[in-house]
Amino acid sequence: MLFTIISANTFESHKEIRLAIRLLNLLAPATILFIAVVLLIDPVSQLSAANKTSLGQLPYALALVVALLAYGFNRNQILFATLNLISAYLMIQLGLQVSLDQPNAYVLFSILSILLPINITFIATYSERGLFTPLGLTRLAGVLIGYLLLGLLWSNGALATQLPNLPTNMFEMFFAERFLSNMSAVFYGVALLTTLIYFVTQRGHGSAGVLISLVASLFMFIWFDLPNVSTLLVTAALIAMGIAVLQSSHKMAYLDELTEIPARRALQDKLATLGKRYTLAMVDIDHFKKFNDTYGHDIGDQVLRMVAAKLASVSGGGKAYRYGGEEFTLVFPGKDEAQALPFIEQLRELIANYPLYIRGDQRPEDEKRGAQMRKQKETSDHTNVTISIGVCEKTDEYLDASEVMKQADKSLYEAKNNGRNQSVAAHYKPETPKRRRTRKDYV
Ligand SMILES: Nc1nc2c(ncn2[C@@H]2O[C@H](COP(=O)(O)OP(=O)(O)OP(=O)(O)O)[C@@H](O)[C@H]2O)c(=O)[nH]1
Repeated sequence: MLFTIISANTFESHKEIRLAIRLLNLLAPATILFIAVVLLIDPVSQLSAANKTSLGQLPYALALVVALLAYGFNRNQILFATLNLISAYLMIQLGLQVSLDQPNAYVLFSILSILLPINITFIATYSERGLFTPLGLTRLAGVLIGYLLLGLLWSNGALATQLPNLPTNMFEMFFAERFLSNMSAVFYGVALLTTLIYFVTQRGHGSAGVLISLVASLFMFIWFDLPNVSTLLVTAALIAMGIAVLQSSHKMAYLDELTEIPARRALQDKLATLGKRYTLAMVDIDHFKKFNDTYGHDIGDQVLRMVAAKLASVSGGGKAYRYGGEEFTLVFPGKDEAQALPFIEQLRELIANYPLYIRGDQRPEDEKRGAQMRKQKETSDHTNVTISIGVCEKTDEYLDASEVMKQADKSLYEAKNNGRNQSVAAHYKPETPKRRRTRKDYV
């Protein structure tokens, strides 16, 4: 039977807020860089001709770095977006540093402002695949081929002859006095919609990088008459895309994929920075195997996410990490066991009192019955998960954090043997009541 968690105050609460924060976080570096571009347009226009020429070379160097980074970390969406942007930049530097009144330049500008968003629309839909695969190489060729053809026609002066054949909506400007033709505006509209949909659904650094390259190129065309605007915007976009590659690789290494809390590698780094006084708590979900066996691995995963989310809300200066499997570690820098225990107990109670309403796969046949069932869930059977915790503070007995952790593990074993759903500290043992200890025993 297939089971689903239908918990009332689900741990998915505030989902929209968390999604919005995540999306804003992904775009934060680019936003700051784009603001910097707006502020820099005027000062940069005052630079000497020699400095402007040097500045104009910066995007090529940056593109090389970002492309190598993206390739190294297997972020091919960002690699393609970088190649797309830098190819367009190259064409602008080669062919569009003259008046757009010249037919060859005007046709180049018109086609470029369409080719760029078309490429981005395709790149936005790409899933990560190896570059040196038939698909990867086809995509790479797809990004570059338009620029190669355009460059060839432009260098032969063949574009000028096409001017009478251009449709009128490539001449009419979408905004009065702005350099975005009606046709280009349509392609940018489609590209913006596509990249936004993928950005919101994927929420990854790859889709953020693609969106950033699109927005930079859009403003590059809109403000085409401003001096150095292409150099500044392409530079800003490439820096933001480079940051996106680094952030995504950092996330891959340090965040646990399932629970999205810091993973063991992050814990190792944290342990190396701890001072003389700290407390570690090893947390283990009780009877998790039984839970998995009864409800299936997917529900087990959801429970892991719920427990991780609760542990991540730890107060008292603590921080939660996924140690591995159904084990977590809490780190309390600067605190001894007695100081950390109230916060640990608070989490234990929070998780133990959290009702999990789980239903089988007999879906209601009609809406009315479904609503009835949802109402009933308040009174229907629910289950809870509990955790056991072993706690140990750093004292002179232990040489390093790994020894403290070993001791916390022993205390965890004791907590399991004592009946689970409790915390046991290695040193701090207040007068033992006959009943199970609660948070109040520690405050
Ligand atoms: N769903 C899911 N299960 C996992 C994951 N990692 C480990 N597990 C399961 O966690 C269970 C751990 O079980 P045990 O170590 O035997 O312990 P337990 O059943 O929790 O029992 P006690 O610790 O003695 O209370 C195993 O069934 C693993 O398959 C995971 O990422 N997802």
